[in-house]
Amino acid sequence: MSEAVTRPATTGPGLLASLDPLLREWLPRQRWFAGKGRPVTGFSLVAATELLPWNAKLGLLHLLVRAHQPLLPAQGALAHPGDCYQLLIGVRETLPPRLAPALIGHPEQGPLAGRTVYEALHDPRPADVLLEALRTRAHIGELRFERDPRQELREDLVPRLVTAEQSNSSIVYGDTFILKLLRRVVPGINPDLELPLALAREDCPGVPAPAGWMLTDLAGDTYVLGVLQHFVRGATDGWDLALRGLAKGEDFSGEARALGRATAAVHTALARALPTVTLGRGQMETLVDGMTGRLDAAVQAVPALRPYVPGLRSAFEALAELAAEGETWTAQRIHGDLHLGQCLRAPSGRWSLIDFEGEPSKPLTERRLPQPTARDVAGMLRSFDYAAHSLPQALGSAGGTPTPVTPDWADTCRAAYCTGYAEVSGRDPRSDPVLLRAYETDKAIYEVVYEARHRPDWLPVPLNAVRRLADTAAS
Ligand SMILES: Nc1ncnc2c1ncn2[C@@H]1O[C@H](COP(=O)(O)OP(=O)(O)O)[C@@H](O)[C@H]1O
Ligand SMILES: O=P(O)(O)O[C@H]1O[C@H](CO)[C@@H](O[C@H]2O[C@H](CO)[C@@H](O)[C@H](O)[C@H]2O)[C@H](O)[C@H]1O
Repeated sequence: MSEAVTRPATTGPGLLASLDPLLREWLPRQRWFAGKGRPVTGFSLVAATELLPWNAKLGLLHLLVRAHQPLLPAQGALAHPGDCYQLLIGVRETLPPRLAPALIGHPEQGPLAGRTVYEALHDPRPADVLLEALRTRAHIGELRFERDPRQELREDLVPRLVTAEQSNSSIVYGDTFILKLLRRVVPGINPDLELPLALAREDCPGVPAPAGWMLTDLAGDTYVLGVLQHFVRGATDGWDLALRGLAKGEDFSGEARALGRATAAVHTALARALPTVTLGRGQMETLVDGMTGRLDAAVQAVPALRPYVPGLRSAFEALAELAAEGETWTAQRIHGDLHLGQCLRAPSGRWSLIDFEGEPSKPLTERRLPQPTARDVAGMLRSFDYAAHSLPQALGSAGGTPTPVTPDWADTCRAAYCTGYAEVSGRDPRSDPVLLRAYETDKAIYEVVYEARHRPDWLPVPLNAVRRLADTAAS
């Protein structure tokens, strides 16, 4: 595959050769590396931009690098060029001790030989360079730094790297803005910029507005590389808050209801801002086929699902039957990956929704399709169930069968969430139980696969839900 490659004249073609052996070792260890479990056999340079000259005392390289990984036999013969990652590489003679955790290594060949390269986001000076570029709306090489012209970005905001586990990397500037740098980048408009921008135009207060963004154009495609958003100061995420409340036996239904209201406000604004469509029989057949196909694939990956297949499948069949009888559904842009961890509660009590990227493993075109809002609602309902059944895992004990601390906790929260949602949208999600159950089932199946791959200790949590959902569907 031919790619547009932008290389700074000063570094020349040997740049990647300099980094290759180090990246092979370093990249797969990063939390955000999407290709875990398959060896990296090489790299190709998609773009390179010098943000600070590499041969200065402190150099800063912005790289887009494609990691080549052979497909597993189960992934079939489809050609896959490998994922493209955004890297910010700092270059110094030696690394000060405070930056030791950021070390990538010491190149032995090429233009960087003899120097030290490291993950630049740990270093305040490179982080300042990014904010300054956004502030001045700089165009550097193929990189475009843009800013909402109404938005002042002060120069003196002190940067710090977010150390929480996340799929991308974020820098907080002076507790005022947060810059998310997308790690696995794909061509096209990323909903993590598109939807918050659309919501800001609607004056929707439930989503922090983008203040700036970073783009690049390569081979005729635009790539979103980063989004600078207003930072919600002193916020706690819904997952932490729910677990804290559960551990103390506190009622969470007030917060659940407020979350339902916040979700409905965002959905309503999205429906105003972007097109909605009606899903008839044909579209619903495609949607149900997708759900059934994911179930089939999940059973292959996690055979423990097999006994529940008939019950799970009947949840999808019930939806197909309604569509065959002529029922239609409205679809619109939604969050696409909503759970308690994507909700931030400010000290004022106001909830915000973040991370509109959708499920990163899905193609961008699919993530940008209008979908029934029930999908987001189902994600939240699953999340209340997760919280109620996850205390042993979340508190780090040794697995086993989770026991709900308060058996009614999840039911009460789920009901309160739907009540809050109905108060703002005028539509109670429970009034369409077939659609909701199909989406909850689809999500629980996804979670089984996710946990089997990433957190085997947590697998009993979605498996218990699968058992309950299969029973409900069958009864
Ligand atoms: N606007 C914001 N205000 C305050 N904290 C935020 C904001 N956006 C993100 N965060 C924090 O950063 C973390 C990672 O953000 P998220 O968008 O979920 O990134 P990722 O896609 O990498 O998982 C969140 O869990 C939250 O703690
Ligand atoms: O963080 P991401 O948006 O990438 O989502 C993935 O990881 C989530 C776990 O961090 C996972 O969510 C599942 O566990 C949550 C508790 O840790 C729970 O609140 C969610 O309801 C449950 O789905 C998510 O599925 C996965 O895509």
